[in-house]
Amino acid sequence: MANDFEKHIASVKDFPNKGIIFRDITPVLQDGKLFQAATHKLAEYVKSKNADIIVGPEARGFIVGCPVATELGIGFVPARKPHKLPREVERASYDLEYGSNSLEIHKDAIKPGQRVVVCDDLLATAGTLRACKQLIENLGGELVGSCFYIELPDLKGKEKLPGLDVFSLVKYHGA
Ligand SMILES: O=P(O)(O)OC[C@H]1O[C@H](OP(=O)(O)OP(=O)(O)O)[C@H](O)[C@@H]1O
Ligand SMILES: Nc1ncnc2[nH]cnc12
Repeated sequence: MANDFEKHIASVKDFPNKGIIFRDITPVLQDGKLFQAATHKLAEYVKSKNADIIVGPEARGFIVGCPVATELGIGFVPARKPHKLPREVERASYDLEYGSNSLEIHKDAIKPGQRVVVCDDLLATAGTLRACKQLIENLGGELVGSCFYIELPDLKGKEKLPGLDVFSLVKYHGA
């Protein structure tokens, strides 16, 4: 599956900025069987972590995380870009491979003691993942793992979250 999966990732040079190779997952999503297989692999991982709930960062984390949550029958919490959520929020700011931003989640979205896994399409510098961890922990949740379609190990994201388990379907070096 990893081979077929890799064939369906489009690598786009100099997007959105010069020097970045953008790993585009949309061809995977267009292939129903492959999207289902990728969802299933991530769901197996989330299940192995005995997670109560999934957090997915806007926007691609919604696409990746929601079907995993429905496959397992567990909840999904959107971590949204600022000023999108209507009720009281917790906010964290972060940098990523090509910019900076903030994420917010509703203050009542995670209950103290809940086991949480973050699902997203790609791990690069881990700015997004660190912001999610901060939000989850500020609300009393426990980040018990994280899973991605793609990991860019050269950007050393994992090193910024020592002790956190990271699962990915494919790794790209030289990004
Ligand atoms: O590990 P990092 O360096 O934080 O980068 C990874 C993040 O960057 C992308 O999201 P982006 O913020 O571009 O938002 P999008 O999903 O709305 O395109 C991607 O979907 C991850 O969430
Ligand atoms: N190289 C990359 N491709 C796609 N999404 C990204 N998010 C951060 N870096 C990325």
